[in-house]
Amino acid sequence: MPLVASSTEPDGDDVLDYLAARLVNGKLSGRPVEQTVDLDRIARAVREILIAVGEDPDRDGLVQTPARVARAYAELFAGLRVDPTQVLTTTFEANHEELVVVRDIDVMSLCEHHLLPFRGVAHIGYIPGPNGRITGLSKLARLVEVYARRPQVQERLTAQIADLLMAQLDPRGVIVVLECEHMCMAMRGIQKTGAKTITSAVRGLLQRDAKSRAEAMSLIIHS
Ligand SMILES: Nc1nc2c(ncn2[C@@H]2O[C@H](COP(=O)(O)OP(=O)(O)OP(=O)(O)O)[C@@H](O)[C@H]2O)c(=O)[nH]1
Ligand SMILES: [Zn+2]
Repeated sequence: MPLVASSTEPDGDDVLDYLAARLVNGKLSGRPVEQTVDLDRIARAVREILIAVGEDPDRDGLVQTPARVARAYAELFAGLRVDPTQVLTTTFEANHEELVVVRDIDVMSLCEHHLLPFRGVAHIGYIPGPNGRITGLSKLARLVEVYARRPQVQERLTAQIADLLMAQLDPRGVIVVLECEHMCMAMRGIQKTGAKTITSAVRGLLQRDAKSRAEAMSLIIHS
């Protein structure tokens, strides 16, 4: 299998297509070709980094490292290859007009400033629209994955999830809360472990109506 994602769309069995397709129920969506991950280029850059930090990239333990890191980045940034609007294509008629909350969805992403991980949980709540349509619960977790597998800041990740839900599900309201620890604050720099960053994005009725928002928050934030 060639390591470089070519300038044409990769073949169906290409590893990068496979990773992207996994995020969207096995289906691939159209996205600009220039967003393909160039594995050879990443590998060359990693080799340069190893040399720059004073390592010998040709020693036994490191010889495969540039190619490994390239494959790892292909996974970690697979969300760049996915059109998030393809995630919520399955909705159901349920005539449910009350709050739906999915708590504690695992989140792992890379901060765009240091390319170091931040991880934690996402809580997503929405009140279905007048049409009463709901989405499959797993689709909420898939949406988190698509946006998390990109260079991110926690605030944008939170807002992107909320905005896509509003645009596609047409609900009465949406609330998204993320609680994450950033390795760039723990492993380097200020070196504070355990600090949690909490971000929220509230839209529609949940933004306008304090009582509804408080009810949603009480379901989301509990010890
Ligand atoms: N708002 C926000 N900031 C983030 C996120 N991830 C990392 N950061 C911060 O991005 C900032 C980048 O600050 P800079 O001063 O440009 O970089 P730096 O010198 O490496 O900063 P220090 O981490 O303070 O050493 C840091 O304060 C990080 O804590 C995020 O998701 N949201
Ligand atoms: Zn960072």
